[in-house]
Amino acid sequence: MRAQPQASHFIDGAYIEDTSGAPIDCIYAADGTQIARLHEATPALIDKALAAAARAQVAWAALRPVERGRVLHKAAEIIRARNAELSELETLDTGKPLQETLVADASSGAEALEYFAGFAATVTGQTVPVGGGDFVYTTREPLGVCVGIGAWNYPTQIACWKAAPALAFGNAMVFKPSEVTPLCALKVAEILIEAGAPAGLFNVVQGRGAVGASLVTDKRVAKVSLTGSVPTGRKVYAAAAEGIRHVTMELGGKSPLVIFDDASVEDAVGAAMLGNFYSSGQICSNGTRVFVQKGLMPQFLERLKARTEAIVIGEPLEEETQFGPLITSEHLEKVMGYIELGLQEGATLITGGARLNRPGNYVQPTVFAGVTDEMTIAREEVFGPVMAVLEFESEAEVIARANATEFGLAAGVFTADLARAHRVAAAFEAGTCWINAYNLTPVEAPFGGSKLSGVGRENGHAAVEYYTQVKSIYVGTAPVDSPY
Ligand SMILES: NC(=O)c1ccc[n+]([C@@H]2O[C@H](COP(=O)([O-])OP(=O)(O)OC[C@H]3O[C@@H](n4cnc5c(N)ncnc54)[C@H](O)[C@@H]3O)[C@@H](O)[C@H]2O)c1
Ligand SMILES: O=CCc1c[nH]cn1
Repeated sequence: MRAQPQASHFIDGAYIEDTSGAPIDCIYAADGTQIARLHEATPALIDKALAAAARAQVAWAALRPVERGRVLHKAAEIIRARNAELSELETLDTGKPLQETLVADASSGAEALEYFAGFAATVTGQTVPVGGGDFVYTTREPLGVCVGIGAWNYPTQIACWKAAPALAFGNAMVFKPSEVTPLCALKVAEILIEAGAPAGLFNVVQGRGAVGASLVTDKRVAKVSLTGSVPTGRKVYAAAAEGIRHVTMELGGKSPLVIFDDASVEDAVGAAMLGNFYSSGQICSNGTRVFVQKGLMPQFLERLKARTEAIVIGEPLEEETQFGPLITSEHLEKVMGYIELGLQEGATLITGGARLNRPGNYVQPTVFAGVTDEMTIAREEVFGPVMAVLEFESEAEVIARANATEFGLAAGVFTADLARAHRVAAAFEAGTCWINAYNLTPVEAPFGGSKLSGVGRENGHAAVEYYTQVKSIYVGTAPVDSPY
């Protein structure tokens, strides 16, 4: 099988197999062939991973931050040197075109490692005078063993966005990739060891929801960071609450992209396409509700249709392919169900809407216009290449409609009027917003959602809040004033 790893799990510095765990078959989304067979982690392996992490964390946290940073820097260097091989694996794991994975996945992981490598040694506390010569100083301490649980759309990026801050700040991690894309995180674990990380610091265990659930409730675990859907987020957040564990929840969205009629049409069309068709639409922050001001609508739709129909759909490993399959045949059925609902509920199909007559889970990039706020495709996360275009007239109206959703992951605005751009961005109820850009997620910027889309932030300075805890130390300098 073309992507079979050495073994299913990476625990305590080495690959390890136990075929008594239920099988996980990896299917290449572009042609339906099996590329690997892995096995779920047994309770004994889960225990081994958590014990290794707990042991490794103590010595790792005692290192100077600059020493921890050195290991992460080295890992980033190795990832960059092996980008071609890692990108090909990402493509096999997910079906995303190589054109994307060569620039967006392993390299994004490397950036996270570089960023947090440099950040580690800058983390300091405060000195707080409290009167009478006494003072309090604070330190930021690691949380301990962190559990990372990943979604399937960005397996390398998700593993690195969680591992990099966790390790930089002195924690250890047990990571469970999505059972749909189990391959890439193993490479991250292998590379960290090659870079000099101690055995046990970053472990990968495979499995479905039950394996994730057993990690979340283990007494050795201090923090859980999940990237996944809102329904899973509810379960994981509740389970973590039982043990009063720290959490980061990176969940789903139904984000608005608002285009005023003074915007550059080409830029707005380009952003709407990026925010709906990149990774075949399987990106959490996608701007799937595209609000276009009435005056611009005809021109916008004309250019959108022409440019969408020119997208090169094909075999993901071929260089010219811009658009690949959906992750699984089950997900293809789900996305086709939403397209069917769009038609039934009266939206106008501008382009796409059909599956491709070839092996693999291919559906055309699809655009619906005439979408109203009540339609299912305007309310629910499709997580596929289905753009809903809605018309609006005024700024006040579009802000109210953009915010009328239970999600709050992201939002974008296109306009030539910068005062309006800032006003609209300030009014968005979303954790991550863009002005005259969409879906750019540099590691320097905090990323995450509000409302049902999540709790906490990944990346940027904000990440230190989610992978450390503050300790206050009061220093008395005078005789103790006791009434007893
Ligand atoms: N906000 C973000 O940063 C972000 C990024 C990528 C994807 N997502 C979201 O992820 C979803 C798509 O990914 P998915 O289908 O893999 O999501 P999912 O919720 O089905 O699964 C996510 C992960 O949770 C695990 N899991 C399932 N049940 C569990 C339980 N009870 N306890 C512990 N772990 C459990 C799964 O095995 C998987 O590893 C979309 O909603 C998308 O928007 C969010
Ligand atoms: O899928 C969600 C996270 C993300 C956004 N852009 C790239 N990755």
